[in-house]
Amino acid sequence: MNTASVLIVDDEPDIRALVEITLSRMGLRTHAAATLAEARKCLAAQPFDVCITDMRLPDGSGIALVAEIQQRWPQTPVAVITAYGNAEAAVESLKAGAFDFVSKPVDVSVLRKLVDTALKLRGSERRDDTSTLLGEHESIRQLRALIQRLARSQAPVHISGESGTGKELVARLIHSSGPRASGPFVAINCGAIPTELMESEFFGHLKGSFTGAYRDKPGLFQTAEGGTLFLDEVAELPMHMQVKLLRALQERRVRPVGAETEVPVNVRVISATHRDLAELVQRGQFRQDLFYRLDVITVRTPPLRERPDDIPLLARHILRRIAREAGLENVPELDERAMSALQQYPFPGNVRELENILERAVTLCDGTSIRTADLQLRASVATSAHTGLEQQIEDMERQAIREALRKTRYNKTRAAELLGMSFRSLRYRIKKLGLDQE
Ligand SMILES: Nc1ncnc2c1ncn2[C@@H]1O[C@H](COP(=O)(O)OP(=O)(O)OP(=O)(O)O)[C@@H](O)[C@H]1O
Repeated sequence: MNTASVLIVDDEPDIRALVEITLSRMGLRTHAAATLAEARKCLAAQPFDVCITDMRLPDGSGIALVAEIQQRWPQTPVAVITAYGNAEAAVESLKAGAFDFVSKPVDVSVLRKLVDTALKLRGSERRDDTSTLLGEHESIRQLRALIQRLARSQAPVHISGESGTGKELVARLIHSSGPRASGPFVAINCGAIPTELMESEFFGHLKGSFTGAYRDKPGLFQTAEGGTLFLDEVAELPMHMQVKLLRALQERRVRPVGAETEVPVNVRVISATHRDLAELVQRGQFRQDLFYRLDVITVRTPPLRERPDDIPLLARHILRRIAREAGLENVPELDERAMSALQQYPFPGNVRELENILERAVTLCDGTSIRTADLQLRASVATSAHTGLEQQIEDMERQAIREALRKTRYNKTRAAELLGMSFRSLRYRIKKLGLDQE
């Protein structure tokens, strides 16, 4: 590989010198520019493998340079140097398409790792794994393209979508299509760790730091070093962990339980939840500052019922996999009616539910053809005329009524007043929505 070249754009001679020296010691060729105008001249004269620019330049903003390079030299990743503690600038630059950022005072080891990662993008034959995200619906096509773009950046990504819509799959694809692919992908369900063990799970602990800590143990951050940490169900993090996570993201350092010093970590964080994080922030259940850090770029995974035309394709793919795994000679096929029943089913559990339904159907069917009865679709859902929207309205209604009942300590007359409806109408709805069974 020929020597990589880096363009450094900064008007402060001290910082320019520090970055130049650090990168030359890594064996890279460096070029420096003090203004946007000079940077443009350099870029026009020769290609660069990486560009590192200060945010504030005498003749304009580093963000403008990010946008320009994105457009004209999309192969060149740009990192931005931001003022100490200026989270907004960092987030803004990532949204504009910066590959990553480093804050002042520039930490040399952070800078080295950043450049290392950026160089891995260079000419490497990245695997295009995104074909495993199946579907031809416009929303899925766009998602595949977005994954490719996000794979090139280090920006935190938040994936929101109903359960079973492929959030973890998307996170894995962002990881495996980017420069961290050779590093670990560590997935963790934040709702599944007992609160009292959380800090040690995330950041590790030293032997003897609490009862039961018999030996040093690395945390998830350390395990994910050089790779990606996927925080699933991030809304479930208790407040005290939200504070600690925010700190780790800001400082890019973690302190194991019982340790005196912090250790630097180089991890990309991708988070996900099926809940509305912005709404939780409004309700005071999720920290705004952490939300802001995690949700730099939002990705939405669409529910299956929004794209029923993709169901045949997915079903055939899943059936082939099930048959292969079970060592079946024949791949069972869905008959026409069964396929159309599937396309009308609302799939509250999305693709995971489709997988489960087909697993069961393969077992129940005659070996060649799957009929509607083999699908055992939940009758109430399958035969009712509920569309996705109606279902959602019902859910909202149910939630509002529950809340009103709780507030009024189950006094239905007062709950009805609160909801602005008659007592009879409330009683009817409680029955219809099955709330009297709870
Ligand atoms: N578009 C898709 N193409 C192929 N397989 C998919 C697709 N979407 C989801 N799947 C499959 O569906 C299953 C569920 O996906 P995944 O675990 O990524 O969902 P999730 O949104 O993270 O779910 P949860 O919120 O319950 O954790 C996986 O086996 C995944 O491979």
